[in-house]
Order: sequence, then structure tokens, then C-alpha cells
Amino acid sequence: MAEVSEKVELFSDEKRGRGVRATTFIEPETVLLVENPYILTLEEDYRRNRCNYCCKEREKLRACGGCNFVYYCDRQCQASNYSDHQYECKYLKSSGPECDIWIRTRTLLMALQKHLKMQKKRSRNVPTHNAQGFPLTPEVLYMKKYAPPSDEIPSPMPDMDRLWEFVKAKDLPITKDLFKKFQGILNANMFSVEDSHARCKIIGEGLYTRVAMFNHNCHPNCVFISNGREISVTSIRPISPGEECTISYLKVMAPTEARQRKLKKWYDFDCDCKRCVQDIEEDRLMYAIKCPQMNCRGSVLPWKPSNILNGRYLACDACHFDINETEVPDNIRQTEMEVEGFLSRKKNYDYQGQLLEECGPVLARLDAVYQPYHWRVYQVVKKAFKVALKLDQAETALLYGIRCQVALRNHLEVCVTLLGTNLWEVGQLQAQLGMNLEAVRTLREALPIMEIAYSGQHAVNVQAQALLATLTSTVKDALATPDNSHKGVYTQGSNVEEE
Ligand SMILES: C[S@@+](CC[C@H](N)C(=O)[O-])C[C@H]1O[C@@H](n2cnc3c(N)ncnc32)[C@H](O)[C@@H]1O
Repeated sequence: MAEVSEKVELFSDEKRGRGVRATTFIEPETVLLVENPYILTLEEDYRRNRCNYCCKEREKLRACGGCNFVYYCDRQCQASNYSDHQYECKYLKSSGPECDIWIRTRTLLMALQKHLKMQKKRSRNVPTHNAQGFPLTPEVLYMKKYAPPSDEIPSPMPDMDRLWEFVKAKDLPITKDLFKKFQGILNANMFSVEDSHARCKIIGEGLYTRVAMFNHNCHPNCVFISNGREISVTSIRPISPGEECTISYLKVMAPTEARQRKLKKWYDFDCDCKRCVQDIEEDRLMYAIKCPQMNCRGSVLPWKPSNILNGRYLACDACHFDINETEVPDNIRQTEMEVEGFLSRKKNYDYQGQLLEECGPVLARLDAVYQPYHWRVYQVVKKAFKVALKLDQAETALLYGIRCQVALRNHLEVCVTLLGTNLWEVGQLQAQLGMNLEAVRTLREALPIMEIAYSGQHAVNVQAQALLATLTSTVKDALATPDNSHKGVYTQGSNVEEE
């Protein structure tokens, strides 16, 4: 396939700017675009154990002789990466190998200088767009408006200030305006880089100028799949000719109010997709609290989910108790603020173990007031799951992973592909812990969803099928009565963005 399928084209719209739409009927599981990055940067946590070019995890890597900061599998990977790494090598050397550099600083430095070099080439007629009109270079991408707190270099990150000093000291032809422009471009267009073979870990960020043409929808008809350097966009539902092809920029299960807040903050637009405008019932359920009446197991839902902190609640759906005149709404406000504070704590690696320990008491507090499928419970459980995975605490991760499923199953209409990823991660953990029968059941449930979310022959699916086959052979007898309860449940429904 060409990099961009002939089944899609670019179009432009007053509100969203450029976007991608179907030129013909598109079946689910159709790969619409495959792209390698303009720039890719590994997360600090993975810098020492992954190749800076191919992103693969290796026990033995060789450091770059120039900066001693990044690592490669071999000379070949190093040579392939030279065209990008040359722009940061000196900066990294001046920082020293132990320095903890913010990932975006490195991306910005490389993108800016690569841009300058390309500009020179452009005077020799190097194109800025491909034959279908998709950008080949970042300066023609959408730029998020940037409102600096002062006239100085607009960043609360000391790292960025250091970078600016470096740029000035080296006398690079980079003006403050260009520096800010590229910050704005990166803020609106970066994609996370994942390793599909490592439980879909986010290992870095990449700038993909063609994938950046896809607009957002909270109930999209496509997903983007990152697998090391390569990113692809695949349809997950049928798309009619002329219909816009969309992905979700948010990798979260969240009610409308929270999604809109994030989209505004991160991408500077007000989402008006169907799910944002119409679907408030789903939102209500994501905010469900437990009825405080003794012995009542009912739920209390918000009157207006878009205004949860100042709004009123409906009567309990079982005993009809009205909580509005009690202290419960105040408790909820308090709990919301606490959980928000907890979730926004810094992602510092040394702190991760402590963060995991704190999840227990926070969850106990949430469990007392929220239903187990409340989105805040999901957020905390999910955080604990990811941290436990990162710390290789398999048993703890398994517990939290299974707890995530409570919310995902309750909001299946919009979370089905998230459930697919979760089941894949949980299945691998069960296999790792020798729980082969459970793993087989989990993977059997995961595969039909993954086949849609990742498209048939994607490396993750091949890996999942192989694991399932191996495990199945070890538990043949126990599987004499097959567990088919899940069959056909997910393939019918619509899907939402992969996590
Ligand atoms: C990655 S770019 C997508 C391509 C962009 N439309 C362009 O013209 O280059 C992200 C930006 O597109 C716009 N955008 C994406 N989805 C949108 C939507 N559903 N509604 C309004 N604007 C959207 C926002 O300005 C966002 O910051």
C-alpha cells in the first residue's frame, strides 16, 4: 500500500481546518495510512534500555560516542538515526549523560533544526506536501495558539529555558517567534509512541505529519496504532464515501465535561461530536454514586452531568431518596478535589512506588461514595494498574487490571476497544503468573475485539494468537467445556479509540 490509501483524501472545513475523508466505502479493519516519524524521541525511562532508532528493548546497547546519552542496537541503527540525532547530540553532550531532559525539549530541538535544513533544501525544490496534499514537513501543520505568561521564553519548564540559552549561544538562526511557533505545532500534533510487544507501553513521542491530518471525534471511526517507529491509522467501523475519518486524541474513558476540558486545554477546540452534544445518559452513569441510605443498593445520578460540581442530583433510582438537601453533595465536591489532586501528581519515576501505595487508601475513600464503574474509580484503578505494570509487580497489576474491567464493561458502547487492550494486558499477566486457564479465557475474549481495533494481521494480534495457541495446548483438558459466553458480543457494536 502507498503511505496514504487512495480510499481517503484531504478536505478543509471552516471550523476544523484540514481533515481526512473517505473517497469510497471503507470496510472496518482497512489500513488507511502507515507512516514513519519526522522526529521520534524516547521517554527518559526507556532511554537506556531501548535503541534510539528502532525503539527495540535490548539487554546490550552501545552508547552514542558523541553524547554518551542515547543508545543503539548497532552501527546500522546509529547510522539510520544520524540524520535526526545530529541535531541534538551536542546539546545532550553539554547536559551530561545523567541529566534528566524533558522529552519535548529534545523533540523541539531536533524538529527546529531539521526544519532549517529542509528549508535550505527547499530552495532546491524539495516538496512540502505529497501528491495527495498531505504535509511532509511540520511548519505547515496546525499550530496551537500559545499564550506566554510573559514576554520571555514562554515556558514554565526550566528545561526549555536552558534550550533557548543553548540556541542563542550556538547562534543558531532560530528566532523566538520560530521557537514559539514550533512549540505550538508540537503541542497540537504529537502522537505517543508505543511498543505493542511490551503491553502497549508508551515509550516516547513522535511527530507524524500525515497522521496529524486526522481530526478528533469522541466516538471515532478509526484508531491510530503505534508500534515502535511505525504508526498506522485503521478503520474500526464502516465509513461511507464523503464521511470524515476521525481518531480520538484522548486515550481515556471520561464523561463529556472532562473530555471537553482536556481537548480545550491540550488542543484548543470545543468538541461538537455527537457524543459530546447528545449522549448525556452515558455521562450520568459515569458519575453514579452510591445511595447513602442504609441497606439501599441504588444509584444516585447527577441531574446535569455537565455541571457536576455545582449541580443537583436525581433521586435514588431504587429508594427515591433525595440527597440534595444532605451533606452528600459537599462530600462529593471534596472527594472530587482530592482525587483530582492525587491524579495530577508528578510522574516522577522514584515516586511511582509511593504513588501505587497511595492508590489503596484513595480507592477506599472513593469506594465509600462512588459506584465501582464511576469514572474516577476507573481513573485511579487504571493509574495503579499502569504503575504496577511499570514496576513489574505482576500480581498487583493483575488485581487492578481486572478491577478496570468493571467500568469498561459498564460503559461498553464507548469503551469496547479499551476493554480489548485491557484484556490483552490482563491475559499476558495471567500467563506470566502461570494462570494458564484464566489467560486462555481472557485472550479468547480479547481477540475478537483486538482484531477490529488493531486490524487483522497486526503484530499485536499475531502475538496474541500465538500466545493463545501455546496456552491452549497446556490446558486442553480443562477447556473441554468451552467458555463461549463472550462470542459475538463485541463485533456488532461500535468502537471507540484505542488506549
Ligand atoms: C492534529 S491537528 C488536526 C488537523 C488540523 N485540522 C489541521 O488543519 O491541520 C489538531 C487540530 O485540529 C483541530 N481539530 C481537530 N479535531 C477537531 C474537532 N473535532 N473540532 C474542531 N477542531 C478540531 C484543532 O484545532 C486541533 O488542535
